[in-house]
Amino acid sequence: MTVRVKICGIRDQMGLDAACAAGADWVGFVFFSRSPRCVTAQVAAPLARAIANDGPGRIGLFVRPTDDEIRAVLDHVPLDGLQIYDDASRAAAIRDRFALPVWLAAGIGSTVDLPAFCAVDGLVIESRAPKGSDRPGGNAHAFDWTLTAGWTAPVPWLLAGGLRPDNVRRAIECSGARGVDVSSGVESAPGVKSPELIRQFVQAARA
Ligand SMILES: O=C(O)c1ccccc1NCC(=O)[C@H](O)[C@H](O)COP(=O)(O)O
Repeated sequence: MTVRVKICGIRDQMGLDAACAAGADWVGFVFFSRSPRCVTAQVAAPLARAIANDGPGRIGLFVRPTDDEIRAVLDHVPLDGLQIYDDASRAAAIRDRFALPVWLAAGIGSTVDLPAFCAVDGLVIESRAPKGSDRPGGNAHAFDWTLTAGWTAPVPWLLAGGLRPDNVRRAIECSGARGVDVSSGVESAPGVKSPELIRQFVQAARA
């Protein structure tokens, strides 16, 4: 079974080219102003348009967005899906409103946090933001990967948080994940993607 991979926080052509060359299934664009990976619609639009039809899917990340904020991005940036940091009912409403696949990001502290039901298309299961962080994701912070091992997921899901080329294989084996999502672990500095780390990460995830 091929593990599916999302490379998140793409900000420039070099990172995008590396993700495409490595065979990533999705790339993520972060529309959250407090992120070191934040892109404007003007920056993301040419990158998203440059992706070939058989290239990675284009996912837009939003944190507690208003409809107007999402619409303002979609007016310029072609996206194939939305990753939403908000409560489950709001994520479902966004799915209905924009008729795009929606993945809900869920921060996990224990097995009781694992959703048994949801009205979205996918879940991104990651650690809760560490104390002091001003963003709910992209913190290079891992959780106990064994928490998901016995979970019957209601929809497809990705494992995220603190993954790197040197731990992603173990994370997949411990968690039972069939898809992984990474940002910090393939960067040489916050917000700066490393083509070599992207290559190593995808190779390790699928080894
Ligand atoms: O990347 C960010 O800065 C960010 C900010 C706000 C919400 C989400 C964000 N990133 C999400 C991701 O990149 C991934 O879904 C995931 O959290 C993995 O992050 P990392 O631990 O950095 O690999």
